[in-house]
Amino acid sequence: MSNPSLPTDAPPLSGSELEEALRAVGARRYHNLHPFHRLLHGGELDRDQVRAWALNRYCYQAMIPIKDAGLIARTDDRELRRAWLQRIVDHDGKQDGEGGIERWLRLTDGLDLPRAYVMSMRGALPATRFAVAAYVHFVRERSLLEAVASSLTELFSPGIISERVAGMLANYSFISTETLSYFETRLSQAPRDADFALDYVKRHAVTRSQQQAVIDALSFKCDVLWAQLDALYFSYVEPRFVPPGAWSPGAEQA
Ligand SMILES: O=C(O)c1cc(C(=O)O)c2c(n1)C(=O)C(=O)c1cc(C(=O)O)[nH]c1-2
Repeated sequence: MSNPSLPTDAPPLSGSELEEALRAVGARRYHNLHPFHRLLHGGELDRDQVRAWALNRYCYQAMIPIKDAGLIARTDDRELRRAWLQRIVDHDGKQDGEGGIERWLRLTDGLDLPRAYVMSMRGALPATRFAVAAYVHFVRERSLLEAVASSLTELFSPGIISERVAGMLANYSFISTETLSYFETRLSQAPRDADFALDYVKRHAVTRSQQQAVIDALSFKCDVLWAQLDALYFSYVEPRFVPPGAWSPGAEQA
């Protein structure tokens, strides 16, 4: 279902009305609602299905700093660049052994997926790669306001991350606090990033059409996240049809 469009002759929303409209998008479309997440958090997946999730999601992690660099390259706003640069540092770290991507690789290490295989992205599902690439292109090509707004899914991520960490630790013997350390850091980084982006969007989306554009950008981003889980579900849960070339257990050894 698409978002109800704001009527063309309506006056612009106030900042708090715009925030409410954005939160309503998350309530209907965020990937916490996807059945794959329900299985993942509820302990209903086997180890190979969890491995498939971690392997695919690496692609998202790896592309986030590339999309953030794309945004930085486009803006002459020094404050925006400075805030956004912190996101790149958070993911890449300042030196070897630091940063979110490294912490994600500790999760894939803990699941016995060789780093070189994970980082090559050879085993990723085609739909994962396409969804992630669509996000990078969106941020490069749409207005800066839409680019910032597309990050606003992070308004909703602390809820799902808390649910995921608790659920996975409780339900999977092969998951530990150490292997999930990525998410601990995100619990403080995501609200900081989302607060900045929300404030930016409220200040800059002042016309009705700009406000509609940011609502649509957030919907698009929800679709980026949702499509990745659809692909995981189809390939590894039901009907378990793995596309040619994508990972199946043992392929990482080949
Ligand atoms: O675990 C999650 O469910 C989740 C969701 C999201 C999101 O909502 O986009 C991000 C992350 N994690 C995340 O770890 C992350 O670094 C991140 C960056 C961004 C972004 O759009 O810039 N979203 C997310």
